Amino acid sequence: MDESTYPAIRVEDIRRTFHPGTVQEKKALRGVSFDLRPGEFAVVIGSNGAGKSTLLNALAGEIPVDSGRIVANGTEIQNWPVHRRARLMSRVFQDPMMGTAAALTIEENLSIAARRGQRRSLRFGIRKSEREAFRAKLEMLGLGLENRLSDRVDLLSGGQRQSLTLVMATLKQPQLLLLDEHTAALDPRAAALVMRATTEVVHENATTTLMVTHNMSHAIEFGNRLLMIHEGKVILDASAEEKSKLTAGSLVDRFHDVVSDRMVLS
Ligand SMILES: Nc1ncnc2c1ncn2[C@@H]1O[C@H](COP(=O)(O)OP(=O)(O)OP(=O)(O)O)[C@@H](O)[C@H]1O
Repeated sequence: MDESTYPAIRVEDIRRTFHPGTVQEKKALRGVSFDLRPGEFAVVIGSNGAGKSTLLNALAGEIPVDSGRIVANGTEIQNWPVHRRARLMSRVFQDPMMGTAAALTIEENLSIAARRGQRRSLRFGIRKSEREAFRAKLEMLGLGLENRLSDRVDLLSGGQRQSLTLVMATLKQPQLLLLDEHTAALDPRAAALVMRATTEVVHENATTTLMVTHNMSHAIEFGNRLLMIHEGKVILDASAEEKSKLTAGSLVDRFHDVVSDRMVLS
C-alpha cells in the first residue's frame, strides 16, 4: 500500500477475554475491527460494560490483546509497550486533575508537554519564542489562559484544566488522540467549554481522534464518524454522511433494533 493511503490507525479483529476459563470469564472485546483515516474524528458510544475502555486500553497498550492487530501508519504496534505507543498517541482521561501537574504553572506544564520524549529539561528555562507559541495555542481556547501563563494550575477550574490538558496532549501532534470520557466529570457548562476546546485542537492539525462518550448530544454534534459498541463488538459504524442524519432518538432506536436482531439471531 502506498504510504499516503495508509489508515492513521487500523484495528483488526482484536479480542480480549478477562479471566479466561474461570467462572469470572468476560469476553470484553470479541473481534473489534475498524480503520480511521487521517483526520477522522470518531465518536465511540455504548452501554456500561460494552468494552469501550478496554478498547482504549488495548490501543494505548495498557492491556495486551489476545489476538488481532493494531496498525499505526502501516506499522504493527500491538506488541509495543505503553511508553513506545505514547510517542504516537495522547490520551485525555475523565479526571481533570490527571493530565496536568497542579503545583506547576500553566507555562511549566506546557513546557513539559513540549519536551516530551526529549532530554532537555525545564532547568534550561522557557524561551521567549516558546512562550509566544504557548500564548497563541491558549488563545484558541477563548478562556483567557494566555494571560495567566504564570498562574499555578491548581487555580484553574476543572473545565479550564481539562482544556489545558487538551492543548498539552496535542502540542506534539499525536498520530492518534484518545479522549476517554474526558467531559464526564464536568458540569454541563464546563463540558461545553471543553468540547469547544476539543473542536479547536482537533481541527487545528486535523488530528485523528477517537472519543468515548456517554453523552448522546455530544455524540451527535461532534466528530465525523460514529462507532457503537455492544458486548465487545462494533454494532454500528456510521460514516460522516450517515452520522449527520442521526438524532439522539434515532440512535437509541438503532441500538434497540440491532440488539433485538442479534438476540433473535443468536
Ligand atoms: N481488568 C479487568 N478484569 C476483569 N474484567 C474486566 C476488566 N476490565 C474490564 N472488565 C470487564 O470487561 C467488560 C468491558 O468493560 P469496559 O470497562 O471496557 O466497558 P465500558 O464500555 O468502558 O463500560 P463503562 O461505560 O461502564 O465504562 C465489562 O464486563 C467489565 O466488567
